[in-house]
Amino acid sequence: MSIALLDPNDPGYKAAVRRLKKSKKSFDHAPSSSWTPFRAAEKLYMQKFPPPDLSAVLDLASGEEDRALEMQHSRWKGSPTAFPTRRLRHRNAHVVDNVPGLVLLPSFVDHSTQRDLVRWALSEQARAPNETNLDAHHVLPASGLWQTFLTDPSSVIAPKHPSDGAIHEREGPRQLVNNVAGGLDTFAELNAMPKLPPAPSPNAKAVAASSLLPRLRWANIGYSYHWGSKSYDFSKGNGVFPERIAELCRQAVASVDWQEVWKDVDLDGWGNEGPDWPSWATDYSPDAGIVNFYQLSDTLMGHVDRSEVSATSPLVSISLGSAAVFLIGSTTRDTPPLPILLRSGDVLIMSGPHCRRAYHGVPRILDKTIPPHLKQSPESDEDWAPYAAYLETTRINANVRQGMCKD
Ligand SMILES: O=C(O)CCC(=O)C(=O)O
Ligand SMILES: [Fe+2]
Repeated sequence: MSIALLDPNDPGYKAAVRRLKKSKKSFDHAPSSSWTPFRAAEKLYMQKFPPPDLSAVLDLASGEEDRALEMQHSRWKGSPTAFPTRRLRHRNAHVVDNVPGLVLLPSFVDHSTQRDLVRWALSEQARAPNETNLDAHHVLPASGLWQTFLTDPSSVIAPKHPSDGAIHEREGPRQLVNNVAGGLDTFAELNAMPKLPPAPSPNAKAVAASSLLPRLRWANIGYSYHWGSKSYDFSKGNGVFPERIAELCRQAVASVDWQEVWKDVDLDGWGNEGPDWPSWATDYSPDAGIVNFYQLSDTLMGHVDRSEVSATSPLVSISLGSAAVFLIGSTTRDTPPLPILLRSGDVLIMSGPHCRRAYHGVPRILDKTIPPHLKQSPESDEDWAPYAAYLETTRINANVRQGMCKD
C-alpha cells in the first residue's frame, strides 16, 4: 500500500475513495449482525481500503527506545498502551490479565539470529524430509524449493500426477477445527484414524520455481501433522526436531518467571496432577511445529490449536520478516479478541489451559514493515539480497509445540 493510501488528507487517498464509491461492486463495510465478535475483528483488520486504524492494536515496540530505528522504517504503528499489560519484574516480558497464560517477549530474538532463522526456515525447513503444503500437488526437488530458486528461478517444477498409484484423501475444503481434541483420553482414537495423503490436484501445472515460491504456506517440523484429520501422525515417528529452534524455544520458556505469571490466576483444566508450570523452566521440550510463510494478502483465520496431547504446555511462536496483526480471544468466538502487532524478533508464548485453547488468528500481514537489519545494505552479507527481497512481501512464523506428553 502506498503512503498516500494511509493519509486521509492526501489527494491519492481521496481519489481512491471516489473510485471506491463509483465502483459497481457493492462494498458492504457495515458489520453484519451474524458475525461473532472474533469474525468482526478479523473483518476489520483484513480490510484493505480504507486502511484499518491500528490505534487499538498493542504495539510494544513503538514504546521501546532501542527499536526507534525499526519504527522509523515501519509504515504501520499501533500503540504500546492500546490495552493494559503487566510487565514482569525481571525481564522485558508482558502478560495480559484477560488472557491468562499469554506472555509477550518483544524483540527476544536478536538481529543476527533473526537473519539466521530466516535462512534456516527457507533453506533447511521448507524441504524434504519435512512436508510442505506444496508437496500435495508438486514434485519438489530434493535440494528444496528455495535452493532451486536461488540456483535458477526459472527452473521448472513438475506437477504430481493424480494417478500415482497411492490412495489419497477425498478432495474437499479443509476444516480449521477438528471435532476430536488431542489428549490422553483421545490418543488411541486419533491414532487409529486413517491418515491418507492429500489428493494431488488434476489442475496442477508445471511451474517455475519463482512462481511456486510465493505459494509456500507451511512446512511441518518434528512430529508429522496430518492436516486432513487435524491430528498428529505419530506412526511416522518424531522426525528430527531441529535442535537450534528447540534451544531458542527452551530459552524463551526458561526466561519467564512463571510464578509471577500464574500467582494470582485461578484456573481449572490443568489435569489430574494440577498445574504443571512449576517444571516448565526445566522440562519443557518441544517436539512438533509448523513454520508458516505468509504473503501480504494471506490470512490465518481464527482457530484453536488443540491437537497436541499436552493441553497446557507452552506453545512458542517466533515472528520474522514482515509484521502482522495477531488476534487472541478466549475459548469461544464470542469474546472480542485483543489485537497485537507482532514484529520481527518478537516471541509470543501461549500456555496453560485457557490460552492454549483460545481462538487466535492472523487477519493481516502488514506491508512495508521490514526492519533495517533484514534489508539488503552495504553491511549485510552479500548473499542476503534474495532473502531481503523475499521478506519484503513475507512474514515467517515458527510455531513450536510440545505434541506429546512429557513422560
Ligand atoms: O502466525 C502466527 O502468528 C500464528 C500461527 C498459528 O496460529 C498456527 O500456526 O497455528
Ligand atoms: Fe495457531
